[in-house]
Amino acid sequence: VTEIQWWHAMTGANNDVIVKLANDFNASQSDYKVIPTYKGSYPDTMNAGIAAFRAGNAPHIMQVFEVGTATMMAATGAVKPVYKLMTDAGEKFDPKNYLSAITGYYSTSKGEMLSFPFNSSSTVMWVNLDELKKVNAEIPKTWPEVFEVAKKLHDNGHPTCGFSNSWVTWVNLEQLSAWHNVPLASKANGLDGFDTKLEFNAPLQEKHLEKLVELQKDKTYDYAGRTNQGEGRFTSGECAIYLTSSAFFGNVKAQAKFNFTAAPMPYYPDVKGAPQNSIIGGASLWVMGGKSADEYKGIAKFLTFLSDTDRQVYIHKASGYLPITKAAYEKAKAEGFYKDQPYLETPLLELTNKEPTENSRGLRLGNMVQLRDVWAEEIEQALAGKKTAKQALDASVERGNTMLRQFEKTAVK
Ligand SMILES: O=P(O)(O)OC[C@H](O)CO
Repeated sequence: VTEIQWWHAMTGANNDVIVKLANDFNASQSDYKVIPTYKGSYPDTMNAGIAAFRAGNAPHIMQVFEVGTATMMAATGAVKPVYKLMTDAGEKFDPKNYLSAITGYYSTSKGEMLSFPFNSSSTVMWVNLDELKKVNAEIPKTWPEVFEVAKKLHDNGHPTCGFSNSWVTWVNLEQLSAWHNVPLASKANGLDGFDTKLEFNAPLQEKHLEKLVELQKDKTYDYAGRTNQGEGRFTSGECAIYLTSSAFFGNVKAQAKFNFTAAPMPYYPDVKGAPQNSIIGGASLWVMGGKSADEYKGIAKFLTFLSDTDRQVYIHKASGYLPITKAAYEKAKAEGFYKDQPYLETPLLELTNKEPTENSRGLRLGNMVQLRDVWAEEIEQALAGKKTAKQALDASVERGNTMLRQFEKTAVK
């Protein structure tokens, strides 16, 4: 048996999905064995993979979050592009079968798919319906409505958290910008070239951060960390409004002892044309370079196995990640799945709400993992009252641009 090492960052219900997929694949044939290994958070998994590659013992498949894409794309030689892997292995593969909002993110401008879009998500607003009912509130649609409902929640049984979010920069900078059709960075947020400059120290983002800073003072808003470590605060009932990935679904379903839904991200009604469309999150699978033809054959078979329509529908229903193929989305619709659980369609409706613009196709910034840390550090300073929102965003942009120029020098040939 040829072993295929698969490093990933999934926990809880989503880890169960990974284990089941590997077991089912292993049971379906006897030539290959996929071995999944949890390597920590997305940033940790990516760092572990890069270190292993440098030491000459990279895994076969690495799950890399969407913001690691530019770094992986620039690492030619370290990776085996998926479109090439499939052709070399003689596996049937048509990129047109996949949803373009997703594949665009992981393909070259020529449409060559570089990584396999395994688990894509978008940001949604998770709502504890029982708690909203207690304060007589409707599901808020706009940010001013969120602030109002959060104040009520805070004053009526939620003193430590009116609302919160995971992935602080994803929600409050990256998605916020796309959803309001304003740039995070020039050159279509980096999709049109690595010579991009950050531009998010602008009125919308500044107004939003100022509001969070103000509401943090009495915990009407309460910060919950850089990655998804704070999500338990929603399922425990502490925070009744919580913005994070649609892929929080599996854990919500398993743990929440209350009625819930996932509503679209709120928007500022004074921004003309808002809401625009959201961008994807989640991760894709990168196949590492330097493996044998037999190993590549097994990996290609595994990617075909993952693309199967019923399997895609299963992943979607179990995790809240998007169905990545058109056929799987159609099948979920035809089964009437969204009639019972309309909130699982929310991220798809957000992604396709309007035709994407330069500001809302996605983003591709080098050193993005490090950029996110810098931006989060600055936002944390603002929330702690050590800087104004404007100072924090100006510093995020300035420090970030320096890092982008470093990336351009070292990683782009
Ligand atoms: O929780 P996920 O997997 O949907 O990922 C959320 C963010 O996109 C991570 O960058």
